[in-house]
Amino acid sequence: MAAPGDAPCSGEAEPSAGGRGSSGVEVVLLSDPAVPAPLCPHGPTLLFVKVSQGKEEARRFYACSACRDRKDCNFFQWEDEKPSGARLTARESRNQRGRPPLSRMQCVERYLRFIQLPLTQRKFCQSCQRLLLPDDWGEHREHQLVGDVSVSQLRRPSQLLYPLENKKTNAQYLFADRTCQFLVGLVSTLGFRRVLCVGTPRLHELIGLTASGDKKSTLKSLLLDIDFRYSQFYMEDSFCHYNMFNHHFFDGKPALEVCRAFLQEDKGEGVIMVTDPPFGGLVEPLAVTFKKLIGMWKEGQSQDDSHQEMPIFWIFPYFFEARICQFFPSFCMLDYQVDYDNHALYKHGKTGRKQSPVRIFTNIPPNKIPLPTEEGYRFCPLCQRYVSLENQHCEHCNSCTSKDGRKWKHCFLCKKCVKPSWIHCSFCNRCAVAHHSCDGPKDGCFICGERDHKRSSCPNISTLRKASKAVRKQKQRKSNKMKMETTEGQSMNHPSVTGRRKRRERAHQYLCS
Ligand SMILES: C[S@@+](CC[C@H](N)C(=O)[O-])C[C@H]1O[C@@H](n2cnc3c(N)ncnc32)[C@H](O)[C@@H]1O
Ligand SMILES: [Zn+2]
Ligand SMILES: [Zn+2]
Ligand SMILES: [Zn+2]
Ligand SMILES: [Zn+2]
Ligand SMILES: [Zn+2]
Ligand SMILES: [Zn+2]
Repeated sequence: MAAPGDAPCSGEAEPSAGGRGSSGVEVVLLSDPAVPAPLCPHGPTLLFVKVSQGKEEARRFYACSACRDRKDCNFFQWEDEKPSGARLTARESRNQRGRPPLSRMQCVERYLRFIQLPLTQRKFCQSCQRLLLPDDWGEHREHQLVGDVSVSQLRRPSQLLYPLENKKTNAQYLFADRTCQFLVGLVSTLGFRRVLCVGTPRLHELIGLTASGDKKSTLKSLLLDIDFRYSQFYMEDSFCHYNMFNHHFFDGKPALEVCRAFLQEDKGEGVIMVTDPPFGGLVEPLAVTFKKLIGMWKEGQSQDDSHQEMPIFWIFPYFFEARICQFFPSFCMLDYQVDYDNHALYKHGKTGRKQSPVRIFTNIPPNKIPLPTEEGYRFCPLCQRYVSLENQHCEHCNSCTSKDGRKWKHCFLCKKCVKPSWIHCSFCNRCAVAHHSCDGPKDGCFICGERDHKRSSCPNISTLRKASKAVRKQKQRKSNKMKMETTEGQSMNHPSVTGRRKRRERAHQYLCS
């Protein structure tokens, strides 16, 4: 999304945007359905409004739904603007150019030819992130190639492709094995037979691997993802190029029908949707999209089942609990900590923060979801759900209250449990971190989101510095190793922003989102 503020760099670009509500830009959900939104290469744009000090500015604007960095997509149009014919033509040709180089059918044909090749002729170009057919070799002679691509490598594309870590658009953080195995085990134990994987390529591939290894397993999955590179590895019925911020199928009706058929098979019985959106994404458009997918599933239901809800796992950081439950009141948050392989903080191990803030939100009753006791989770009979070992049942709140996995303490003045490091401040009349400024910023600290201190006194700053350093090092190593190209033209960095803003974005990425 681009928004008021940044300098324009080309055709559509004008004002600039930040991310979520904190930047003062909000998405307008109730836009007039009779007025179709203009299109960018990522499908229909969204209508945004700038909010300053709680007040909406009168002039609203359209910007890209998927890209929060204008370098990735700089579409901009005021709501009341009538673009000239020349501008519309330029836009149309930009949208055409933004399309993937190959159609979905071409990808399938290439894949079928590729798997027929003898092992010695199966090459993958790391520089272009493409599977090569013999006719392509000449063009890629100087590139970094992987040879002898085996069937098992083809079945694990997330290991062959490198993750698009562009924070603002893809934020492609891949599940650690522990988490991925847990999710596959869980959906099978719960008796599901089909998994709609929305932005979960690694889960999709693990389901495929499990299904092929175990003939009895009937678990199927369909991946919807904006990362077009995945279309090289899957047939039409198991991958759709999709934008989850506007429910846009890049390959039009045939792809939409693939999704519909998947959801409505067996009258919709046995389906679960598992989604892990980029953390910087806006909750509102995601909720709208998920409601559309739920609607599609519901159309396939018989009348007697009309009260049923489509089971969902929405994977997102715990501090979005209130926001998610606002849109989906039947959802609850599980204590399970989701881990990633390529995230400096959200993974187990030396460089990772042990306590990942990412959780699973679901409409499946939590007493039906066993969490692994060998990893320290235990069942609380009073709450009727599995909780982290440290999350103790508070007799005053009558609940296991910790959100972040640490032991929380009860404050009798606030009448609720609070983080262990907080103290009750008589001036603010509530619990807060020890060294907060009582007249702290209204909008809170942009590093951790708490309202009781500023950035400079944020207790998370040292974690942030460590993480940023780890990420910088990791990036440097990577960029020395290979120059990355992306299929959507997404960039890895954004030189248009100032150093200060960059730091702020990085901070936000690692601790708030
Ligand atoms: C946080 S990662 C989740 C990956 C997941 N943990 C896994 O290992 O399977 C976000 C995923 O959403 C995809 N994604 C990002 N923006 C998207 C969009 N606008 N529409 C659909 N998918 C998107 C990324 O390509 C990536 O696969
Ligand atoms: Zn766009
Ligand atoms: Zn190449
Ligand atoms: Zn409890
Ligand atoms: Zn309590
Ligand atoms: Zn208190
Ligand atoms: Zn205070």
